Amino acid sequence: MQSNQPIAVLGGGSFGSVIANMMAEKNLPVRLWMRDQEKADVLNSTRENARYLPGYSLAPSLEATADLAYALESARLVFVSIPSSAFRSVVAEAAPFLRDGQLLVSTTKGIEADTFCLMSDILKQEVPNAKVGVLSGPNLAKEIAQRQLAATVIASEDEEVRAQVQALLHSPYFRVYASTDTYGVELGGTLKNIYAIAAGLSAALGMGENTRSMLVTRSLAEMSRFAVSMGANPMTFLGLAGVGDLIVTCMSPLSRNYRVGYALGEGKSLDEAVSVLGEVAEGVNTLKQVRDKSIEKDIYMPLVCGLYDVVFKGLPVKEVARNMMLNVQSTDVEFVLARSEVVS
Ligand SMILES: NC(=O)C1=CN([C@@H]2O[C@H](COP(=O)(O)OP(=O)(O)OC[C@H]3O[C@@H](n4cnc5c(N)ncnc54)[C@H](O)[C@@H]3O)[C@@H](O)[C@H]2O)C=CC1
Ligand SMILES: O=C(CO)COP(=O)(O)O
Repeated sequence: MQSNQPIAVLGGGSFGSVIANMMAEKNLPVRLWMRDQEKADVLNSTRENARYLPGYSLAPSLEATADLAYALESARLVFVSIPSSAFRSVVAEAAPFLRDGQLLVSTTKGIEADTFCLMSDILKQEVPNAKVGVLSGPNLAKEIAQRQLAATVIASEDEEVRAQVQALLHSPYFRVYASTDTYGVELGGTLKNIYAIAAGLSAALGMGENTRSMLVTRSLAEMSRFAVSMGANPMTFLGLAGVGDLIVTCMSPLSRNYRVGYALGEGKSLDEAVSVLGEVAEGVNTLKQVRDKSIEKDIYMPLVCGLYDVVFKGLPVKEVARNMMLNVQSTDVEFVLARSEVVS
């Protein structure tokens, strides 16, 4: 792999732009693919992605383009930062331009509707000979754009993918940890969006810090229970891509999922909340997919089911919360205990 080979980033939203620019700041040649050539031209001439990251200067070696073949030509590594709803169609469009053994990394924290595929599954299905990885962690794009200190995880079974991403993204303000647990890392980043909606909702309703702490901690328990039932390793959730990302998205109004929840708590409809946001909030679709899966597999997920009732059936949040509080009381951290240690 040569250092003058370009790196491609597919998706010109906030995260695609910030990931692309972190590498361009290191003088690496980066091609940022977006759908619209006019918008790409504006970005190239103003050196700013004004819609998503106003005031954030793009380094000279970042080039935006709407030409997918050009973006992918001789690409050393390709990051895919496209919302889950369009992820498969974009990857299928890109596939003819990718070589055998291409390094492909998803940054998307979502689940495909109906198939329950995570994005790495889609990469493997659409580009069968690729080497696939997943980037996930507490990484609010707007904070990274301010060069606030942060860390992430690159998960891949492939050593080359892990090493390349660590080398490409590491900087004085960004640390990149490695993991071989792609499924756990990807599942953590995806599931936490659901609970960020719940956290935003409870904040808008004026619930206190004890409530928030209970919500975040029991969210981790519920995520872990789901992971165990799906055959994932819940220990991965103790890291940046699990509890790390859960904390940041449940605490920060910069999280779009939190903001959707907050807007719902203020009395807006789901459609209003999503359209006011104007950016992707993956948690809305993830909530639907995970609630259906929990019923199919008989996994106890009171937070997911309660939130589903509020978001999609319009049940009053206070009534749902009250019912949850009256549920049968369980043992703490039951998802890691032996059956004999679970006391109720
Ligand atoms: N923004 C953030 O702080 C972070 C976002 N992520 C993940 O990154 C993924 C992408 O999110 P953002 O960049 O933040 O979203 P965004 O809402 O800022 O931008 C989405 C971008 O995708 C483009 N897009 C949508 N459909 C497309 C299609 N069919 N073809 C080509 N482009 C299309 C849009 O034009 C837009 O540029 C999400 O799944 C999110 O979970 C991950 C970490 C942090
Ligand atoms: O995943 C994120 C931070 O790690 C971004 O969260 P939102 O998509 O809710 O903005």
